Amino acid sequence: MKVMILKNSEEIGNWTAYKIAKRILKFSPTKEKPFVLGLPTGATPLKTYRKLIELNEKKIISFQNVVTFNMDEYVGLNANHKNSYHYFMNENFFKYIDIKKENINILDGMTQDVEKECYEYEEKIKKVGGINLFLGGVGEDGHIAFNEPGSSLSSRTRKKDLTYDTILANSRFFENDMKKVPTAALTIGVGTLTDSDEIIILADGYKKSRAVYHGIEGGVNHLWTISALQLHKNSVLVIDEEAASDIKVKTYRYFKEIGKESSNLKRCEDEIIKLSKK
Ligand SMILES: N[C@@H]1[C@@H](O)[C@H](O)[C@@H](COP(=O)(O)O)O[C@@H]1O
Repeated sequence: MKVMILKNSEEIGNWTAYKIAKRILKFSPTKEKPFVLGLPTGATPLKTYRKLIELNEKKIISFQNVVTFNMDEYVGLNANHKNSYHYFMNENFFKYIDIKKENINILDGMTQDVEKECYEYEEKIKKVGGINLFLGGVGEDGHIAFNEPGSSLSSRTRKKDLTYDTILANSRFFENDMKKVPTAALTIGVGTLTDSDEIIILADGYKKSRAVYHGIEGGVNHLWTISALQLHKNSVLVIDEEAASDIKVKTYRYFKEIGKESSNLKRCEDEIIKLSKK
């Protein structure tokens, strides 16, 4: 697992968008062989989405042949509910880019048949050839997608009850009223995530520093599902200075040193512009 330590959330957004753009450009997706991108919701990826929208507007990248799978959705919220992840994705990303509607996949939190919905989601991922790159965030308690503490590290898409910590953290989107937050969600499993060819997980701000510590310096542990990244051959945790607050000075210095070249945003930008002209 790599760790990229950047200055702030702005830099995280730009770096990550350049990285995704680079992967799509190098892949040269076609209708027959699309690039498959896993996506998260939350405040953390917003800056990445903004930058990707900008790159799409400037015609540096296209999403015409990109298929997306979202990580999760609340149980009981329909697609038009302003707190549903369907709504979030459309309002913050999809409506601004040239993606085809039929290429967007998000779990249906209103389904009457949870098992079927989750099974078919996994099948659909398989059918399209697996996920090339999964982007994600992390909860304060270390959860990825909605894989709450204690989730099996080989879990697949299923329904999960949300913990008190998550309901409290997410109540900021529900007028700070914990009673309004759904108590369950449909989520990809940790195994679904780690089956992806590449994983990028973002964490910014001091409130994520404990999860980051457990992800980097803690052992692999189902109580901190973020730690499953340690077992993946191509994963990177992209954090800012504040989120790095709990790791050892030695660890911090090590990752800063080895990330020096690849954290150069100007170089990342030049590289994708060059690739887009090929
Ligand atoms: N299910 C989502 C996660 O996928 C997300 O990573 C987390 C952190 O969100 P934020 O980026 O807003 O801190 O929130 C929710 O619980």
